[in-house]
Amino acid sequence: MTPKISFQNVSKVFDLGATRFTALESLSLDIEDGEFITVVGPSGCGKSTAMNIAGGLTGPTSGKVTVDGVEVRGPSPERGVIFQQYALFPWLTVRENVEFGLKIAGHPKTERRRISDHFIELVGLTHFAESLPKTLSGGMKQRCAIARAYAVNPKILLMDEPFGALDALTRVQLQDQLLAMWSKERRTVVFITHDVDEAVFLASRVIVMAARPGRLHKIIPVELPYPRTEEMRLSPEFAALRNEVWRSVYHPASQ
Ligand SMILES: Nc1ncnc2c1ncn2[C@@H]1O[C@H](COP(=O)(O)OP(=O)(O)OP(=O)(O)O)[C@@H](O)[C@H]1O
Repeated sequence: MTPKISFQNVSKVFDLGATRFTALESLSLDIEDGEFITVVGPSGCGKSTAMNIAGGLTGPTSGKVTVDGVEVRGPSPERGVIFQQYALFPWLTVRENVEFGLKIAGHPKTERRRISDHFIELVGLTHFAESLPKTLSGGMKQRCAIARAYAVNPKILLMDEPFGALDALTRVQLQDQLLAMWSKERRTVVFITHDVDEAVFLASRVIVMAARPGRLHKIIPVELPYPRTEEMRLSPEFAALRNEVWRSVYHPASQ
């Protein structure tokens, strides 16, 4: 079967005038439809670069990324991107933010309302639908960003450290919520994180990258069943996986 996303020998070299810097070297990776993968690795190992290439925000120097077998050549509404900065429009309410992409796509008002109601409820912001972003906490803003990304019905969600700015408790709550949403509205998710626990809890496979040059180091399958639960976080299996990911990131030579 054709993978949903396929990185085929993808390299990215930045021309810095006197020198050239290889941010990503020969990344090859297939991601199946509906899979939830997380990407971890030391700072500067090319995680965001790889995601930006998949999102069509920048092109590779060589190799290619395909989605459903078709080469990515630019951004597409099929691929929703969520960054650490919430990137909400501050002058629009939660509902208007969630409906923004639908409006651009020409959906009629009643349809926009139906879709925004659904996703605002899924992320637990129904009581804040008419609020402006400045009145929301960081976690609520990020929930709004997730609802907005889902609303335009992308087949793929590319998430670059979306919970990086949040406190630990909010983070855990959003992880649960994101997985609940993913099980209802199955999309292919690629999620970058620096948090090893988060990487293991969310993913069916953890992609570990290494730096200088940025490259794929190891793929660690997470054979814990979904739905993932609080008990699983405390299980010996989870601890063993966390240790394996940790060692692969911080002591790659030994792994
Ligand atoms: N536009 C650019 N010009 C030159 N170098 C760049 C550019 N963008 C990224 N780089 C370099 O490429 C390398 C990979 O960057 P990237 O942001 O992909 O890493 P990352 O793994 O996402 O890092 P972090 O975890 O710190 O966000 C870094 O060394 C970075 O300095």
